[in-house]
Amino acid sequence: MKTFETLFAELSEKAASRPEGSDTVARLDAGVHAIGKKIVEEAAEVWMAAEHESDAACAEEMSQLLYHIQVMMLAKGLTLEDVYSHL
Ligand SMILES: N=c1c2ncn([C@@H]3O[C@H](COP(=O)(O)OP(=O)(O)OP(=O)(O)O)[C@@H](O)[C@H]3O)c2ncn1[C@@H]1O[C@H](COP(=O)(O)O)[C@@H](O)[C@H]1O
Repeated sequence: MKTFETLFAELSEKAASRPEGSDTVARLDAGVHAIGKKIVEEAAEVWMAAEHESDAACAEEMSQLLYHIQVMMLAKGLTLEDVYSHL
């Protein structure tokens, strides 16, 4: 199963190698403003799913929020350690 760390490693590699058709590369190219809007959208979807949908749907929305957080980390040049140091 993929973890936060293995997904970040995968996305870091995509950001470096920029493969054709990568959603992550397109989101990075769109920039911090677009990524930020996506984070807000996904956070709202987590909230709505928590109140009105199944636990599985809520978990899926949470996974998408984590993905977009990682895209923002890459856009900002932040590492896992930069974030973990605040936990
Ligand atoms: N885990 C994810 C992931 N979670 C969410 N998303 C993106 O976020 C979207 C979910 O947002 P929505 O439900 O709002 O869907 P949408 O309205 O169609 O979103 P938009 O594309 O319009 O922004 C998905 O359609 C994906 O584009 C993800 N995109 C990629 N990954 C993983 O990232 C890795 C690299 O992916 P690529 O860069 O595409 O190769 C792979 O392991 C993927 O599984």
